[in-house]
Amino acid sequence: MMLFVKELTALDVSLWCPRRGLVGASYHIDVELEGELGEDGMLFDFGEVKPWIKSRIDDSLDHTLLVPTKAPGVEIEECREGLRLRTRSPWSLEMRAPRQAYSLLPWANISIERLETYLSHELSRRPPPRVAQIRVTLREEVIEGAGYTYSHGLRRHRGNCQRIAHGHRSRLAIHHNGKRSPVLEQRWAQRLDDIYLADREDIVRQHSERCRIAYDAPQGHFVIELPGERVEILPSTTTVECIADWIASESAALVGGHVQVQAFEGIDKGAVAAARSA
Ligand SMILES: Nc1nc2c(c(=O)[nH]1)N=C([C@H](O)[C@H](O)COP(=O)(O)OP(=O)(O)OP(=O)(O)O)CN2
Repeated sequence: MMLFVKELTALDVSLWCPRRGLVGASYHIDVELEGELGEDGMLFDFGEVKPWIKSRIDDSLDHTLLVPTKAPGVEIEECREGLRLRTRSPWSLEMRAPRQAYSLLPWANISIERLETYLSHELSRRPPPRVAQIRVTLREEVIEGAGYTYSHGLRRHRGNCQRIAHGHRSRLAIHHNGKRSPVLEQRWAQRLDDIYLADREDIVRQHSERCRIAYDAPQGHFVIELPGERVEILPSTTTVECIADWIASESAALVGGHVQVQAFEGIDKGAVAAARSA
């Protein structure tokens, strides 16, 4: 018997891409389970499937930086904080963070197919009773209008969002004086394409075209250094509420009038903020 659950949860990660650099990504997770029915006529109670799979995904790749350790120019070594990642191509990044902030994957690049195989294997290693095999499918959300891909870390978050390089692929809708503004949306989509969003308070060094961000959080000490052109600095933390507020204020200052921004954080959730300027 095969049981399926579509859009069981979402995977939100950053990944190192040999072509694009640091990329924020979000995927719908669909699952199929194969096995034998029990006396209750069920393979696995839907009410239990969801928390079971979600907790394993949360403890696995979710909210980590996916590092293809065989990609050109990628180096990983132990350090005081846990692990140090250095990259050279397409640009140079250095990150030091507790081990749990990374998923080290022995590949030359990250692909959806490899992630599906990896997660299917991980989940099938210790399956629940009667379940023989679990297959995971990942799907990017279809974004018809504007979207943005960013990485960040929330120093004040008690959960895994404190990790300094996790990310999202998100929709963005902007209204200017009550009308949808594809021009503003495209402008922001370009500005926030594969960007790192930093809280001004977390910048510890900015010189020679490099930007270093560091903080202590409950999981440990986190440091990331990358080219200044890959970073947008916000006057606040980078929760989606603050991102929406920042985009609204900057847009209103630029074009005048009333601007309303609906910013998503990953799939199907986000914040709305508005600003007005003369
Ligand atoms: N009000 C807010 N809450 C949270 C924010 C935020 O910006 N505003 N941000 C985060 C983290 O950045 C995190 O990346 C988001 O985590 P999330 O995907 O919500 O995590 P979950 O696994 O709990 O949720 P699922 O959607 O079920 O995957 C956290 N909170």
